[in-house]
Amino acid sequence: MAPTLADPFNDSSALIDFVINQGNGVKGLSELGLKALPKQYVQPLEERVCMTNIVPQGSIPIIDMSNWEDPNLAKSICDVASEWGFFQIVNHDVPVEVLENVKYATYNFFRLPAEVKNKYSKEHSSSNNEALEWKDYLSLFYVSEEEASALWHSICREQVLDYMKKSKVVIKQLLQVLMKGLNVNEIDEAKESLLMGSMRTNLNYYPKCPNPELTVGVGRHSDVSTLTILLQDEIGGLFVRGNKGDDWIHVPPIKGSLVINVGDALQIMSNGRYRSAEHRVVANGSKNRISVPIFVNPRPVDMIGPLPELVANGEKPIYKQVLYSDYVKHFFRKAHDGKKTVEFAEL
Ligand SMILES: O=C(O)CCC(=O)C(=O)O
Ligand SMILES: [Fe+2]
Repeated sequence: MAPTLADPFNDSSALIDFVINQGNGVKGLSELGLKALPKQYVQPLEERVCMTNIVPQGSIPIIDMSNWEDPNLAKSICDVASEWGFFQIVNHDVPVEVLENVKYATYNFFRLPAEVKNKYSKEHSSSNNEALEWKDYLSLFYVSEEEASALWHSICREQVLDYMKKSKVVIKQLLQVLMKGLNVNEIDEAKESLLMGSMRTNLNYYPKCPNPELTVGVGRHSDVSTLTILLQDEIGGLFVRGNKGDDWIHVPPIKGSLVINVGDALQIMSNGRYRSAEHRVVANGSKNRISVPIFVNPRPVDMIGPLPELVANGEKPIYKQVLYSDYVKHFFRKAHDGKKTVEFAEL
């Protein structure tokens, strides 16, 4: 039962109980039709998205993958990964139906009754002591098909597995090109495992919000991944910090495209040659939005640091070797705070 007082969530324990313990999520809050955003979601002024910092005509690069072996294409991918760390790809080999299916599966999962969703999603949006994010998500860590069959809900299992499987082809193409750009010409089994030894897919649901200007869907952060592949729907709202500092650039939805971003692990392994870009998602006052990122990661037990090939070439390492699971723990220890996490690995 939803609380019915005038300010039903003045008491934070009532809010936590409704959103988390009962499994209603932020979507449940949104569907109560509240006139005002519960105070727990009001972000400090400096974390709200200020429209004056948005570059109206700005756009992140779009890369056509039809001819991915073309050396010019390889060069653009490496340049964009160094300058921006963020781009969209079109004409990749992931079929549009696979993308559509995983989007429907995401809507379907979040439409399930609260008590069912609660059994499958144990993680909740991060808080920075002061404010929660206006988002629900389901995180699916891939171990094996068997484990997915046992642990993932059947409403989205096949669709997510298919999306991951088909995306792996393009992930390998991109990593191959990016490694070549560092003069790492051979990706043996050990290197492949270091670059993409574990994968996690999140189903993100951003419900429509009574006061979108006061909160965020996701606060400023860079991903801890090697690469992130992200599918977004047609609503929009993802912003990337431009390569020159304080401006934010919208990532417009393009049907059939995938958004690619460099994560901190690749920034560290490339000794800073590729950069992970800060990004965030605004809340929306009139529409629900979904996105489905695949985080391509090292394995938790891997040590990450500048690749030995770079150091052997005489490059001075700017990062130390860190255990990947420690890096991830460090990221989750605090709320989203832009690109600060990477300092953990600096020498
Ligand atoms: O929803 C989006 O567009 C981005 C989500 C994101 O940045 C993340 O889940 O790490
Ligand atoms: Fe992200």
